[in-house]
Amino acid sequence: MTDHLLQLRQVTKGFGGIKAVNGVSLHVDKGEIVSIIGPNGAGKTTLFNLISGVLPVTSGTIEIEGQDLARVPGHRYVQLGIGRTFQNLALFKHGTVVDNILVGRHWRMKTSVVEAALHFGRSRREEVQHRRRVEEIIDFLEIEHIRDKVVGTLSYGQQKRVELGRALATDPKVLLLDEIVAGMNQEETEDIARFILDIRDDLGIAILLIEHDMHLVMDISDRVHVLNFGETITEGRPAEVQTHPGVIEAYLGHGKSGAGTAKTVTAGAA
Ligand SMILES: Nc1ncnc2c1ncn2[C@@H]1O[C@H](COP(=O)(O)OP(=O)(O)OP(=O)(O)O)[C@@H](O)[C@H]1O
Repeated sequence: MTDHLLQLRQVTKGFGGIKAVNGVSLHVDKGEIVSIIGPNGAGKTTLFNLISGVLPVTSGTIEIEGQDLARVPGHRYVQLGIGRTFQNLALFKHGTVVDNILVGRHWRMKTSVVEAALHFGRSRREEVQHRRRVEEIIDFLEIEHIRDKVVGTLSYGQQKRVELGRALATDPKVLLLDEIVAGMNQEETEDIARFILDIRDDLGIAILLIEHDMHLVMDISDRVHVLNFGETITEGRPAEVQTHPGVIEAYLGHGKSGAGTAKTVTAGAA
């Protein structure tokens, strides 16, 4: 048992001989924004895939509100309150914004097709509630003006916002954001940063995010968890983490692009 909203203990994931994630323990509490950072190949995406039920753990435990996920099928994690966005957009490009966000509601729906046929009234009521929730999310994310647009015609930043809407539509307790601002310009990034803070503060949803944008990480995180080669280097408040010698070393050790990121880590500390 644990008091944490999300708790990982000694989680390991092996692919053949490689341990993509190796003995990682971390937690997220209600009201927190926690970031996972680390150089390319550090194991961040694999960790997200374990927490969201895309992949089974090799060893270790993951609990949400004290419930061990080991016996829960991966596709049911969303019903327990684990929502996520993906690194590469996974939207239905031919559907409208409303359609795409509604999909998030259906992932969570309890009424099966047979039940829907037997209890038509109930499923109609559910459908009305789902549509109302979708409208609230559209309002929250300030995308009323594009609600009926086909997603494939939208800008990348707008599509990312729709994906965020779809994840919110699953009513998560903890929301996993996988490089949500990658490819965004500064204005779009600032908008998303504001929404992430509002999601925590106004909607009471905890956030776990993978991010390469160090300014964003240092600005909005309550805590930062640093991985390298599948293992935890350190964990703490942004100001503690960005001056940690192991963190700077990890980024510098990863060649040109890593060195660039390390400069950003240090720049953020200034
Ligand atoms: N399905 C898989 N089969 C085999 N190896 C894998 C698989 N998925 C990931 N790996 C390996 O596990 C390690 C961690 O990869 P992962 O994608 O989790 O890192 P990451 O931190 O998300 O990297 P990036 O920042 O580039 O997205 C890498 O060595 C990768 O090659």
